[in-house]
Amino acid sequence: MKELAHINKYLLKYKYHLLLGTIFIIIANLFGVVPAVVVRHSFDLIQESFQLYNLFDGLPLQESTHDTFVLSIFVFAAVILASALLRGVFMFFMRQTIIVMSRLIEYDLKNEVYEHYQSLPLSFYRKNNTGDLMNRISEDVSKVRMYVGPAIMYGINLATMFIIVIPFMLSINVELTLYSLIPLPFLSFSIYYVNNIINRRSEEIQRSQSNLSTFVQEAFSGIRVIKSFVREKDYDKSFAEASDDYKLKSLRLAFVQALFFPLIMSLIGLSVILTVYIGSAGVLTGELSTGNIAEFIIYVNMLTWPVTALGWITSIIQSAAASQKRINEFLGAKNDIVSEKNIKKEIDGRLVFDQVSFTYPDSGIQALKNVSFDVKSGDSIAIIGTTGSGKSTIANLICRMYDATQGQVSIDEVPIQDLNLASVRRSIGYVPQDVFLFSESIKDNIAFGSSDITEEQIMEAADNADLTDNISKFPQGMETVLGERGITLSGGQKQRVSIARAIARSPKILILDDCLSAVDTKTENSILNSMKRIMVDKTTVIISHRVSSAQLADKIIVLDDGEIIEQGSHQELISKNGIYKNLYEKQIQGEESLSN
Ligand SMILES: Nc1ncnc2c1ncn2[C@@H]1O[C@H](COP(=O)(O)OP(=O)(O)OP(=O)(O)O)[C@@H](O)[C@H]1O
Repeated sequence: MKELAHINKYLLKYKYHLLLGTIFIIIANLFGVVPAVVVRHSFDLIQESFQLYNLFDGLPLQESTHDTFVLSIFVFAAVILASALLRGVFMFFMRQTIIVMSRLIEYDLKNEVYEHYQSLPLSFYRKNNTGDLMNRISEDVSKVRMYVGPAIMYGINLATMFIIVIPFMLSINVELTLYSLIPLPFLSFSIYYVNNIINRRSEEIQRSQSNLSTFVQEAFSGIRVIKSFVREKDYDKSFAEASDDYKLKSLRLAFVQALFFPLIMSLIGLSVILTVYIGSAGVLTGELSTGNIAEFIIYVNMLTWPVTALGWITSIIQSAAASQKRINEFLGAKNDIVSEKNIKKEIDGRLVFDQVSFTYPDSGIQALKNVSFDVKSGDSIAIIGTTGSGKSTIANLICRMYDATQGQVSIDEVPIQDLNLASVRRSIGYVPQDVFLFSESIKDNIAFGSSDITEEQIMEAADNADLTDNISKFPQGMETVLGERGITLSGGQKQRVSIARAIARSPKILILDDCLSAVDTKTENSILNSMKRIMVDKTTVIISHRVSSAQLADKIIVLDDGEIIEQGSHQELISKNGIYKNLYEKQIQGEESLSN
């Protein structure tokens, strides 16, 4: 339960909502008691009036007894009606304060979790899957809201109702009070028990539902593969199995839910029977009036809902505590990519790797071994190598997605970990290997990384990325929306939008991670020509499999299994007659045979 202490700061923030809500609950409950007292008086009045009416039979007083009786009943009815109305009004205020408070806390907590997610390093996202991240910010936060909303509201309601109603009952008759309250603890315990079963089964359904959605989502994303491999029937079968599981779990839940209301009604009925039975005995001995029995039935009815809620509240609090525990686990995750010295400076772009080694923390794979190179500001370096040789890892270290395990990465001769993280990342234009574009217009995607970019700069970036011709063919041009709501770009088009996005912000360091792999050689040449111009005042890191991209750079390093095995300019490496030359010849031959 201590996990929920995290929410106390929010309860403190909204203390006035809570305080007002409590006052409204108390007032609403007081108006709930008034009709019970009035009903007792009405019952007693009816009995007495009948006796008087019969006593004055044939006398003029009989008429006035009748008139007084009618007037009193009318007044009583008006009081009951007014109390019910006022109770309703204050219950409305109660919800408007406490339930509104819970929604405000839900909003704050969601923002807190999301803000924390954003601050966490890439390694956190590798360790935890997206579904889990989403669940904690939606499902779990909703469960915590149930605690700060309904659970607190009905908890206060229960306490104030008992404090107000029980003294009234005891003041009338202690024995009748005890008997009529006997079934209530059983009611509360049964609700708690049944509710726990309902919660458990609902969670099973949720898991089954999320399996089903993941299955369907993957099937739709991979529909091209499914169709081309003719696997539709197998997928139908797997879907039917997953769906069957969901159906069985739903039926199991429906069974318990069906038990819920009959159980409550029978226990409430038992309370009423006991009240009438014991009360009637009291009436016979003259200790109680019939009005007292009617009044008690109302009290018992008033107490049953809060008592029922007690079981429900307990299970809400339990599941809120479990959810908050999960949320706290993520809120407790620390960002180890921080800058102690936090030096804020204009980045010029000199890039030095000094004996850098790096092992991925989650997989334990050593991706770089003693890598050293030095790129002067405004110069370019190409990194070429086989698959898995560590090329993208170098890009990750320059963007400070991770810190080197050994050795030192520095920018402008300052260790990267001493520089302000945002100013490092702001000075970098990164074109990642796996292109990700947002479901927005092409224009917004290009402008993504730059807050005050002009239309001309967007167009220039699109031009330099060789996009303009393609875009002009789309009916909405730059306003064309991408993704699920819009059109699907080809692999090469996506890569070029991603290049335009990186160059649009005029970065000091430009990293192109294998970003021309999906374009043909003609487009590659055209982009590379523009690149020569763009690269003039930028430090450029070109990561590629293709020598055609690499030869553009002032310096080339060849990586193999995380180690530099060759380095130099294009000419130097060709004259070395080593691996680079070998690669160069193979690729040139490949291109020639393609063009023949
Ligand atoms: N986030 C990660 N977590 C754990 N291991 C990783 C991660 N990213 C890469 N690796 C591992 O590190 C090694 C180097 O990967 P890297 O992506 O740097 O290679 P690469 O040269 O860019 O390959 P490619 O040309 O195929 O993109 C690989 O063995 C890879 O499995």
